[in-house]
Amino acid sequence: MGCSGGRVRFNFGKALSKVSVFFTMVLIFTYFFYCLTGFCDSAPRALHSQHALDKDYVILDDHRRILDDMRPSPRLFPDAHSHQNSTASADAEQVGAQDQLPHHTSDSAKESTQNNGIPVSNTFGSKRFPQAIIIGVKKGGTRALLEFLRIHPDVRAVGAEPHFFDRFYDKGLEWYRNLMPRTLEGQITMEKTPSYFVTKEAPRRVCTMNCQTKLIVVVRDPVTRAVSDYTQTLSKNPGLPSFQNLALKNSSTDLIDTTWSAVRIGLYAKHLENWLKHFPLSHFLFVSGERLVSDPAGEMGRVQDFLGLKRVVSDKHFYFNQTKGFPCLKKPEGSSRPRCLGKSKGRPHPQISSEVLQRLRDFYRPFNHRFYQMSGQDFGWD
Ligand SMILES: Nc1ncnc2c1ncn2[C@@H]1O[C@H](COP(=O)(O)OS(=O)(=O)O)[C@@H](OP(=O)(O)O)[C@H]1O
Repeated sequence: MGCSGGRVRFNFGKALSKVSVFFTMVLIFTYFFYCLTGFCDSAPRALHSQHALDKDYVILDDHRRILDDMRPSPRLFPDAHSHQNSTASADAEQVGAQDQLPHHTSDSAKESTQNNGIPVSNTFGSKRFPQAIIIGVKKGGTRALLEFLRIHPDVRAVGAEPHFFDRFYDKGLEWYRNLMPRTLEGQITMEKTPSYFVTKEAPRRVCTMNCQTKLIVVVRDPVTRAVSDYTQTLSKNPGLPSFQNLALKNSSTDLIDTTWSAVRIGLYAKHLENWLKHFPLSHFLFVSGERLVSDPAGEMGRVQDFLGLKRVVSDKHFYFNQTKGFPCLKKPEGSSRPRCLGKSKGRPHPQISSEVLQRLRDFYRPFNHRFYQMSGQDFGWD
């Protein structure tokens, strides 16, 4: 009896150690599986505190990429917002039925349909530094360009503006790389941050990452650009002084105040000069902001050629939305929704006196001509 009881105790102990080995193995396998599917990556987190610094800066979460710019505005897509803002229906008749966006219950649902409606898993491929960056210019049409490019199956892009080479450079290159979406072999990683173009240190920093980076600059008539910039600031700060007061040093002398950023950003030749110290001209593509509106397919053809991509994005992807006054994306195959940029794009501009606009036009003329020479393109702004 005693002997058999001892044997039972002995077997129980052995079984116990086998079970613990088994569970340890299960834990190890689970961990490896978890890592293999990409969840071990230390994705950057401290982004919410950055929002307080700049309300323009939207969260760096690719799943939420549509929220800011491609989110249908209540004006254009009243149905999509009815649960948030019942007054939005007031403008409902302004748009045709094709503009209505069906509800998506979650941001990941948006992500799952972002690539021509084909579900995209974000756990394959690897995070690479961008091979191409839209570096400017603010209010040039950079969001439209990025969203048009995202239709391309070989382009993956960060939705929000990372601001790495201007604001967050001290976070380090690994932080930056971690912001990037995963790409498969043959796909291009992209981001857009329009303020890079006017940031003194940005060219050297981008070159430190990779001197082969392709650089895209969307340029727009600097006068209209300045008004667009002012309109955006005014929408956030209704007490802003008039455009005229900000643009002119002193209304009587008619001197342009080049310290005002809305004016300074438009000195394209000056900013390009800084970039050309680090990159040859062949690394740049200058996209006309005006043609991006009047002929989006034509301009997208040039962009795809420059990026070495097959011309996939073409005129069959666009339609002109009369209400919005801009080209929008047609219902991509397999997806149920046409897409226009949100209400922060294409805002009506305030009326500015023609004398002030003319004064600005005269001021920019020599800079524009210099820019045409440097870029080898005449944008026809004057
Ligand atoms: N398809 C389409 N839909 C809407 N808007 C379009 C489009 N294409 C170009 N644009 C022009 O883009 C201007 C905003 O430029 P950005 O996207 O570069 O602005 S930002 O710097 O990111 O804030 C925006 O400027 P505003 O009209 O002054 O709002 C538009 O004129």
